[in-house]
Amino acid sequence: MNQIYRILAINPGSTSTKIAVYDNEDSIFTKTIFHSSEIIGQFSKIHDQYNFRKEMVVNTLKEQGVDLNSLDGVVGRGGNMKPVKGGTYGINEKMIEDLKVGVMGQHASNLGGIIAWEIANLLNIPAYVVDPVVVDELEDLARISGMPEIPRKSKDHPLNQKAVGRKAAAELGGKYEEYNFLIAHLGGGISIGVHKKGRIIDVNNALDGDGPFSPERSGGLPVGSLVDMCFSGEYTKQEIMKKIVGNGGLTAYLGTNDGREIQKRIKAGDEYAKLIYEAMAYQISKEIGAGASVLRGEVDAILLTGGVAYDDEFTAWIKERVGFIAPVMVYPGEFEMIALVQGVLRVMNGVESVKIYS
Ligand SMILES: Nc1ncnc2c1ncn2[C@@H]1O[C@H](COP(=O)(O)OP(=O)(O)O)[C@@H](O)[C@H]1O
Ligand SMILES: CCCC(=O)OP(=O)(O)O
Repeated sequence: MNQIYRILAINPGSTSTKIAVYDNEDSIFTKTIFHSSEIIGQFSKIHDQYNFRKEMVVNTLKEQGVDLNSLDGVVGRGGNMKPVKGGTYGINEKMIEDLKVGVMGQHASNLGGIIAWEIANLLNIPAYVVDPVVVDELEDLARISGMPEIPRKSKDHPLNQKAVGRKAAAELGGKYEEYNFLIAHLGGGISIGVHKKGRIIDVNNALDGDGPFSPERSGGLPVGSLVDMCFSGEYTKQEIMKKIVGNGGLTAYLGTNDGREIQKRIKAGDEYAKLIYEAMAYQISKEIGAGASVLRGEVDAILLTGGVAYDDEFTAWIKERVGFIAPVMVYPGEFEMIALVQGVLRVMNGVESVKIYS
């Protein structure tokens, strides 16, 4: 009989913390705790959220009656460590140092690896991250920005994009590596990945002001005006950064990062909310159109996923604009928790070797 491994998965996102325990691929529980703009806005640095997020994990395990000692491994969503190839990485001291500093930037996912490591160390069990946000498979052409000092970087949602790519491929009767997909993850951050035969060869940097605006980020901005703002003397660097990530996008225009709240306002006749929300769909559609040109039009399907993809009216706006490129398939929510667990199981069952972060 196959051994059963009990795995705790921890996934801190910009607008939520997701916690799950699996016995092999069977979910014991999955819990999503949403965080409003006001709550998240109270923290000036990502690391300041450490206790807030860790207590949520520990309390949820208690509430669900899961004994910590029954766990065989812990996996966290990997954050802004150095760029790596996709795969499952054992967490080590070096990774923790890099996640704490945020060598590639600040994002809630940095805490995923750190919390996983702390809990695993207490229990003397292994800790991993799988397909962290900095997985880098970009082609050289995609790295050129127009200013040599600022190369384009890959910071996005590879864990969910690849999981959804595998799902769509199975539905189409083949393997992820056989298709060309444009995959839009519509979460707190928004990324549109160009997946060519199983590699993300281009993607907007969802964290550093690149691509569409999102529920909590400004996305790409006219740089001249941004430079003027930076040198106006009115803002500190930290304040400007917060306007780009955290208090940007829907939060800046509408005071909320929650698509469901915006749906309600639109239903109640709020025309301004509709304009802003539709503008987000418009920018996402433009980015998908750009991705189609990267693939020279050879697109098998466009996949929409992430929390905002639950909203049928929102996905209809996108379908209307990009449906001429390829069929649009919608996968609301995310498949990150099972993808994290599957990454660990592949290593524990010897199907794949664990990668070493250095
Ligand atoms: N039913 C829904 N309709 C519209 N937006 C939704 C819905 N459910 C979740 N969202 C939005 O999706 C975003 C969160 O998506 P998610 O993929 O969970 O991202 P994150 O990892 O950043 O927490 C939030 O802006 C949330 O308000
Ligand atoms: C580093 C980009 C990943 C991202 O934006 O994730 P969330 O949407 O979960 O914040």
